[in-house]
Amino acid sequence: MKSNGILKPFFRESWRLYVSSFTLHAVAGIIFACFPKVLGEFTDRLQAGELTMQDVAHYSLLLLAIGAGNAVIGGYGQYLVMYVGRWFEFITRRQLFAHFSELSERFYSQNGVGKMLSYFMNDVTNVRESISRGFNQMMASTLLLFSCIGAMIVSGIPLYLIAASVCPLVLIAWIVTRFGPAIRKRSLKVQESLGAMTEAAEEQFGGIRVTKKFAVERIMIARFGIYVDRIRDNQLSLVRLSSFFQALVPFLGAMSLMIALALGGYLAMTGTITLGNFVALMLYIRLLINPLEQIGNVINTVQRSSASLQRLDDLVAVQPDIVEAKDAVPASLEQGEVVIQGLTFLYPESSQPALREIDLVIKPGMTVGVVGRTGSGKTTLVKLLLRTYEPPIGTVRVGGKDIRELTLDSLRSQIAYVPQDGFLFSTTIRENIAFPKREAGQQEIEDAAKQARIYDNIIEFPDRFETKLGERGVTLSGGQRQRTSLARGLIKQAPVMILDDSVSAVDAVTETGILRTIQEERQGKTTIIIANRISALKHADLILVFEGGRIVQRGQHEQLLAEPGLYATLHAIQEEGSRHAAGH
Ligand SMILES: Nc1ncnc2c1ncn2[C@@H]1O[C@H](COP(=O)(O)OP(=O)(O)OP(=O)(O)O)[C@@H](O)[C@H]1O
Repeated sequence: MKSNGILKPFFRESWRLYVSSFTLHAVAGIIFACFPKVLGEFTDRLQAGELTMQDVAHYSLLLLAIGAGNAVIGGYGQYLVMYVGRWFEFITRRQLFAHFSELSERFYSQNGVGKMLSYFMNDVTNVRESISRGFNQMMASTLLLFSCIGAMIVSGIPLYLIAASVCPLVLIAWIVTRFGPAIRKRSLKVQESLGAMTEAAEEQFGGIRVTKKFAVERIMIARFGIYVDRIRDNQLSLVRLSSFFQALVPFLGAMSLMIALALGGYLAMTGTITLGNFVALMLYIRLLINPLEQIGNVINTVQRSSASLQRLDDLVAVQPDIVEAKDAVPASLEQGEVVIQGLTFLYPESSQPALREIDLVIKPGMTVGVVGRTGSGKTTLVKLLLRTYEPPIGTVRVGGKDIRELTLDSLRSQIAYVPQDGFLFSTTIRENIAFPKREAGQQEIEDAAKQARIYDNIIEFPDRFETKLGERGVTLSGGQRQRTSLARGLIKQAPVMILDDSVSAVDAVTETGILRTIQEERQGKTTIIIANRISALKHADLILVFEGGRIVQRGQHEQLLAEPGLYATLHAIQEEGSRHAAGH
């Protein structure tokens, strides 16, 4: 699938508005271009002594009509394009977010929140500037330019005089080709450094508590200063170039004025043109300076925006790593068993496999315990079951079908995954718990909270389930956060539930209570419990011991205790620890 970028589909939708705006600007330009012609005519008649008071009133009204006509028609044309710009921002941000949500875990782990924010804020705004204000100014200026040249010809100003006066303007084309690419390149650098700063800011704001506890504020301020300095350097380099470029355009306008004055003045003195023609010519050239300046600005803006557009186009062209097969079928985890065969998995950026030759059958309704040293591949196995990473073809089968042939939605909606650090949103506790099941009633939410042993904590808050979490609400403790996230998993009542170290921050007694309730509630459903404490797994139907990406031991608690190996060692250490603690 080839991406069409951001602008093509947008212009396909909005071209009618652009055409309407163009027409309105053209009419406004033509009206405004009559202004010097009227003044020129007035001057000639004044000089000839033909003017009556009635004529003066007539000319005044004519000028008023020109001003008002230009303002109303041009103003409406401007409104249309500004409206298109806001519309662009709206649909592009939605499009980016939808695209962003489609991408895979690998993309999120490589691109921080800050970087994403800079796409959504700076880049979208930059492009909008070009396609609304920039387009507007360019259109108004160009049309005024041509209207003025047309009106000069109609006014009877000799062609050679017009050509000589406007020829410095031709140089603009040369300037654009000369400076454009350099401005664009420097803008790209500015955007990249802004992205890097937002990324750093996001991380440092997030980690401010750690920074303070370690008293390393100075180091962090200095580190952040590097990003800010980089922006300043890049911005100054851009500003130097664009200011020079912008200054050149009015200079060319002044050259035009000078030629018009010298040549036009000479021709008026020798009687080749009338005084009215001379006045009109000077006014026309003066009238052209503003649009010219604006064209210079716009070209500058367009160069900056094209750097942002390139970034946005690159972003929408990123393809998700995990794509649903065209003929994908819904998963059935309720009855289907999960069969893993010869699964060896290597992360794309890694040189060492995270999982090696895993063979495993999980029958529906089983409780599987998983234990192993940190980094031994336990979470990786879960990521492959959820297909946030792609397992090699034929290695993971669900209900007889390769996991890669199943629809992503059906697979993920049938698995309730509760990670160790379940992210909670800045909304109410109720909404956080009912996150996977929006239609859940109060009773269901309370039941889930009770099963996760968080109910008693929630009802102690004045607003109970309506208590807001996050920035403008209460801050939960690590254990409370884990249990709220567990309640969110439980409410899903999915055929498969995976607890990935989900209750590690609660005390052993609460943990045992929670796991007992879960086992009772989930009779007949599959539950996979990854834990460090043997006590959390010992009732499992099958316990897997991971080491270095392999399953090195498997069986039930008693059986594993009887054989020498990591399981018995872990058990002995933990037993020793709890005896020691009890002894105190
Ligand atoms: N996104 C990733 N890209 C590259 N390597 C990764 C990625 N995620 C994990 N790894 C590596 O894969 C290996 C297994 O990691 P995994 O998270 O599965 O371990 P784990 O057993 O769940 O550990 P823990 O108990 O600490 O959660 C580790 O060596 C880890 O560094």
